[in-house]
Amino acid sequence: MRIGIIGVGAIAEAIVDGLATTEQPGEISLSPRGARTAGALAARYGTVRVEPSNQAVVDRCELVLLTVPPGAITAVLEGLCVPADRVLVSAAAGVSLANLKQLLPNHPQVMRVIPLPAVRAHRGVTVIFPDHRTSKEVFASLGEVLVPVDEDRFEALSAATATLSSQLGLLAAIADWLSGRGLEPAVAEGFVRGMALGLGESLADPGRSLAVLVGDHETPGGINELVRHAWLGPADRARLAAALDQVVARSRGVPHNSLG
Ligand SMILES: NC(=O)C1=CN([C@@H]2O[C@H](COP(=O)(O)OP(=O)(O)OC[C@H]3O[C@@H](n4cnc5c(N)ncnc54)[C@H](OP(=O)(O)O)[C@@H]3O)[C@@H](O)[C@H]2O)C=CC1
Repeated sequence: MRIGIIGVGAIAEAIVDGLATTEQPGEISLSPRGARTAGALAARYGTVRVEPSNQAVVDRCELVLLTVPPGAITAVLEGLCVPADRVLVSAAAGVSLANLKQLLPNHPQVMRVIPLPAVRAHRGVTVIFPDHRTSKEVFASLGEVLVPVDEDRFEALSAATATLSSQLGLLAAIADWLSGRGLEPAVAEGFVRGMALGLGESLADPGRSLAVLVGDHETPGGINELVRHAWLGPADRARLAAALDQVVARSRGVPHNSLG
């Protein structure tokens, strides 16, 4: 099966890197937009080609991934004829199945996915909704696949991915603090990265829950417990939950200022 990708930016590049390095890579057609990345991918992999238009991608491929910015979805789909026998898989955060279907008069099958950059190394956990055998097979070649029971849970998982830059921002803030204490910035950053990579190893063990891992990294009355209580108390968790609720509300089109 030839896979098409419309919108060749950061996440599309990770997906193509992942797909093209599986044991039996299939053919991939890319849209011309995102020209630099698309051209680089076609040069990198013999199985990848750049098509002359978005429509050419749809015409050549049974399964088409939409990885354009959410704000471009309407313009992209209004400019396309997607026949009923195609499978359209949208990665656009916050664009519901209902919204997508409204823009697809020929009623192709429509799926939503949340791919993460780790698909590049075949270590992603990709969320797919609704369940769809072929889409699952594609993303199973890039790591694990999770199929929630409904779109509300899909939106909640999508909101959770909105914490990724905050998690990295926390590491950057710790490195900045170290620099403020006189450490060379490169030394500070290297140390913090090393700590985080160590955590990655702990996280890879599915036998220990997150709550157990928190305990594993704390001595009662010790310094880890001190810092966690100081800045991750109930009020901080409530602020985090409110921000995530806001992400879900935004994806449902609820204006921010109408939130309690
Ligand atoms: N980055 C991530 O980790 C994740 C992203 N997503 C979703 O994936 C989508 C893409 O995100 P990301 O890769 O980060 O964004 P980027 O901005 O890196 O890439 C978006 C690409 O879409 C292209 N594009 C814009 N308009 C059109 C159009 N009309 N036709 C064809 N291509 C178009 C842009 O082309 P040009 O460069 O020419 O403007 C650009 O190459 C978003 O909807 C996002 O919500 C979902 C999960 C994770």
